[in-house]
Amino acid sequence: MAVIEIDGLHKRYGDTIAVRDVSFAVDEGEIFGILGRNGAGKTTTVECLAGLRRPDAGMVRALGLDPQQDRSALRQVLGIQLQASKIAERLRVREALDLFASFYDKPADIDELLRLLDLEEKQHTQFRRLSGGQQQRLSIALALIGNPRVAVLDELTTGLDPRARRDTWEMIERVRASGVTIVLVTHFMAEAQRLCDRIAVIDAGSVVAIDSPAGLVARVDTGQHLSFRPSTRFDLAMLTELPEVHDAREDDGQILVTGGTELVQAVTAVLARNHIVAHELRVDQADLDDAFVELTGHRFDS
Ligand SMILES: Nc1ncnc2c1ncn2[C@@H]1O[C@H](COP(=O)(O)OP(=O)(O)OP(=O)(O)O)[C@@H](O)[C@H]1O
Repeated sequence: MAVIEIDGLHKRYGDTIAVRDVSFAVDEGEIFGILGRNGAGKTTTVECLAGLRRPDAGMVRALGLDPQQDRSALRQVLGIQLQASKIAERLRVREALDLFASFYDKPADIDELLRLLDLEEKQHTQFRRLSGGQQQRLSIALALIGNPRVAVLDELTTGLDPRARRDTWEMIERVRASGVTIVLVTHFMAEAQRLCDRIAVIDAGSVVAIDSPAGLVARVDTGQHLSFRPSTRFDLAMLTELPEVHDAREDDGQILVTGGTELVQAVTAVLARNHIVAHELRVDQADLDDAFVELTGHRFDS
């Protein structure tokens, strides 16, 4: 069942078209990624979804509610953690949660939330004394304080070190396991790949593809690429006559082979039969980065 439906959304700021004809639906229980470079229109899209911006055209529904008409009802069921959300520096973790809980009819249990986001030990610490990762986790907790059915998280790991980023990803998986549908705005490939069930790739205000991470990669998958240094020289025909091999060449003592899905097995078998050892063997496959380049026509530069 779709909990979010966006159809033909348009939004411009003066001469800048931030979002053009964006459509997608998010199913209950999924982690849905909105992936794009800086300025692609991701934040504008989720701001329209949360009722913070009025669309110029298009239909937006969250849990059946119109974000413009039913704003206060929507606030009770949709939690949003926005990029710029700033919490008063001296507010302690528990005080912030108490304060935000007072805005909701049926707030979440604060102790449970502290446990879920691993903030129990920090509950009496002021916001300014938290690490970047802890501040980020508090802002996720605040997005969840109203017990929402859907949480929108915008650039949640920007500025975090790799360890804190991985910890935050684990938290998000726990939040989903607790039954919350998550819309995740990100410009990190690894984050989208690791967390999302499906991803809408947005470029210059438009959706260019919607699919699972594996589905996006499969669209550009050109087969496997293999490279190795052979223990002895050999005739490349040994490889090129294999049906699995599309191309094989030598470059400065290194053999580069491309081919279909059974490439590795076929090549290693023929090498073994001929008593050739493959040193520095590497296998490369297309990843989300390649898919992004193919879909948008440019590198992911941010
Ligand atoms: N309040 C505003 N006034 C004018 N232009 C804006 C405003 N907000 C965003 N824009 C422009 O609209 C476009 C889309 O911006 P948006 O913030 O939605 O993109 P984004 O994908 O979320 O990027 P980022 O990750 O950098 O926030 C950009 O060209 C941006 O400069």
